[in-house]
Amino acid sequence: MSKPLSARKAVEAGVAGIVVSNHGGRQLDFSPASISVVEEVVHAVGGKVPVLLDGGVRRGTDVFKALALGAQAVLVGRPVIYGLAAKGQNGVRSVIEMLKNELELTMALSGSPTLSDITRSHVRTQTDHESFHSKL
Ligand SMILES: Cc1cc2nc3c(=O)[nH]c(=O)nc-3n(C[C@H](O)[C@H](O)[C@H](O)COP(=O)(O)O)c2cc1C
Repeated sequence: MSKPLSARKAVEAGVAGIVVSNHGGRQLDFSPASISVVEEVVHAVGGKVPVLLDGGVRRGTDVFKALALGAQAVLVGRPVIYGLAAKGQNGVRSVIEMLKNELELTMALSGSPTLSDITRSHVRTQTDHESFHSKL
């Protein structure tokens, strides 16, 4: 079942929210990256429940892109585990602070003073690119 269709069915079944995830890319080779399908899922859900994303969030710019494509929040797996392995609790704190600082810098550089100022117009996807060139 496609992700948008299963997301719609999940909403009909009464879920409180949806996490768009490919399980860290560790299960099925060639499954699409979460960031490449999150917008379709957000569109299918139509604002009825929050949509979160995980998989491959490594920089504040990754958080920014996910929010611009309609995710309400992101989740982080391995970076936090790496921080824990390297420096325990302080390592985890460093990873979270790094992501927060990078997100804030990206917001400042893109003229987005608050999270709700991050909009779809801040990112350009492959589909946008192809659609632009098909009209030339
Ligand atoms: C060591 C490890 C084990 C995981 N085990 C599971 C699992 O059993 N079931 C599952 O749905 N996701 C599992 N995941 C995926 C995480 O729940 C999460 O989706 C992923 O780590 C997020 O991507 P990121 O690590 O790139 O941030 C696992 C991830 C790691 C790194």
